[in-house]
Amino acid sequence: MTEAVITANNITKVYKKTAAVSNLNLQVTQGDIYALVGQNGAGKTTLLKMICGLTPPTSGSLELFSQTTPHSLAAARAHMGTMIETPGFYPYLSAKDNLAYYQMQRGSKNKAAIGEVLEFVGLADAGSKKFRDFSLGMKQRLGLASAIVDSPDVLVLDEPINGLDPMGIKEFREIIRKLNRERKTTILISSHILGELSQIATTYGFISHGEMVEHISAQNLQEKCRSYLRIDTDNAQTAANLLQSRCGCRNLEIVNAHTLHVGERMDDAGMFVKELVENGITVSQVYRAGINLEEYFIQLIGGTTNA
Ligand SMILES: Nc1ncnc2c1ncn2[C@@H]1O[C@H](COP(=O)(O)OP(=O)(O)OP(=O)(O)O)[C@@H](O)[C@H]1O
Repeated sequence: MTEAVITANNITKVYKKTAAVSNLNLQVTQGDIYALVGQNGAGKTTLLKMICGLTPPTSGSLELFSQTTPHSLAAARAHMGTMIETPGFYPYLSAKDNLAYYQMQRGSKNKAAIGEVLEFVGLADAGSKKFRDFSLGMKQRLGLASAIVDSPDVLVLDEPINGLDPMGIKEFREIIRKLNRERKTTILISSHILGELSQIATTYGFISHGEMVEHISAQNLQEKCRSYLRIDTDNAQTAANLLQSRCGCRNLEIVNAHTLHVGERMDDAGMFVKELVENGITVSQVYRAGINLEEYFIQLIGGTTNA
């Protein structure tokens, strides 16, 4: 059975009169790479801060590793690594010394982990370099290194990809995937750019105006966003039979008496039409349909967005 490691029940955060997060429910299960996606100002950071204990909820409750009391939640957070907003490092200290200082603050003594983690995030050669001389991408990697140096069971990352170039984004994704695969780390990661997380997420939570609009598995989302060929004919059933027997199509859906969807080999549309027409089927129109992930999200939140 999959175990919930983070659960938020009707959690709300009101800043003065602004509700940054409203009655939001969230569940992250063990082994997930959970992508929290929402436009700027949607409430992602506020939600993650509440989960990490950086700001208290106005109402609602949290459960971390099945713990719910303030004391046990604090203990549970010792098993979490976090990277929220710009990680604070000392500019005149080297990467290694910054990590050692970070470990000291947490009461962790595993010095050997520093070298390992720098290697893991691709900073093996930069351990002695001062933080002030780091590029943005290196800073983000060091932020990730500090979050994982004590081998957390859960990692919470707020917009870690912000400001990285395409190569940096790709490498960051690889590190996340590797952590999840090799260390079995559960990951909760936010972004306002859906496409950045679409290659790694196992589950999505779409958040808008502080509310959870949809919680959906990557598989179901892929299913909803798949593209297909729509064929309008005088007889969808016969057309489906023909495409199956003569063209070997398997992924066919008869939508109604006149409409057929073909969910495969879209580049063979011309050949499909030829086959149908030669066998006496009238084809009134054929076109590629379906929406991509970005369009899906925009439709979901009902507006324009950069997510
Ligand atoms: N400390 C604060 N005091 C007052 N309002 C705040 C505070 N922090 C956040 N807000 C407001 O709460 C709302 C949600 O902000 P939040 O930073 O959680 O969104 P976000 O989804 O992380 O946005 P972004 O992608 O731009 O970082 C915004 O309207 C923001 O102005």
